[in-house]
Amino acid sequence: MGEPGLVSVLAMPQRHRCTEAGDRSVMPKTLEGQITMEKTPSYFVTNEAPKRIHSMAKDTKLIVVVRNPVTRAISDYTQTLSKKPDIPTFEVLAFKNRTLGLIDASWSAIRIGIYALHLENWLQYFPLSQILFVSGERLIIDPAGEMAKVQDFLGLKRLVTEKHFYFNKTKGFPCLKKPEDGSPPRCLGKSKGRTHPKIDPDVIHRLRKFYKPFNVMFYQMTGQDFQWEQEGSDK
Ligand SMILES: Nc1ncnc2c1ncn2[C@@H]1O[C@H](COP(=O)(O)OS(=O)(=O)O)[C@@H](OP(=O)(O)O)[C@H]1O
Repeated sequence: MGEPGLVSVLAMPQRHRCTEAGDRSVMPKTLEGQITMEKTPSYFVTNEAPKRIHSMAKDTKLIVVVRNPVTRAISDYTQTLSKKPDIPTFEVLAFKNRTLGLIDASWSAIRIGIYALHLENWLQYFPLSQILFVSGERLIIDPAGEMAKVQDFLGLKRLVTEKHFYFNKTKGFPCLKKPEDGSPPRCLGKSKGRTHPKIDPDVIHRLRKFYKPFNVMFYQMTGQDFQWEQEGSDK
């Protein structure tokens, strides 16, 4: 299962076969000039993953899509709720002690959003130049712009551009079209872009406070300001 709002991609250099966190044998063969990509969101938060991937191919490029960790936590909860409707409310799960305002950082929906912590593990093995951080928010507002960065990072020609996206009002998100071959446009499936439950504003406020220092640390580590502290960024 994916971790909502967080996507990591391993982009292998040409002719390398890729991995299940570092196991080439399970991946398909790649022809010269091709890049093998594998998307496993949970790698980013798996302690052993950096070491294993590094020992397999230290020139692996890593792509991580990050979004406001408060929205990410709610998105994660929404995904779990869709499979297990009887779980406690988000508000209950988010706290160790609600009266004291003590956030339960061991709850995976919350822990995953402490990006600075996870990134620290990766930086033990990979230089920052080998990691691309894609803004989940910008990916929705300007998918072609974010895809341009991805293609540049991978050393690819910018083949995916503005003309491959359109905003689908029903879906409420950008969707893909392929003007070249006339195939029908395609949106992501029902499990992407679900309506989130309404969360108590006090809980949101508490979570924002909880994440702020970790977010600031993450901006410093990456040299990118994702602007998650701005009003409305977690709406
Ligand atoms: N174009 C487009 N269409 C639909 N959804 C989009 C799109 N771009 C980004 N998003 C956001 O992606 C979120 C779901 O991706 P995930 O991170 O859950 O994917 S994964 O399962 O971890 O691979 C999903 O989160 P939720 O809104 O919470 O469902 C979306 O907000």
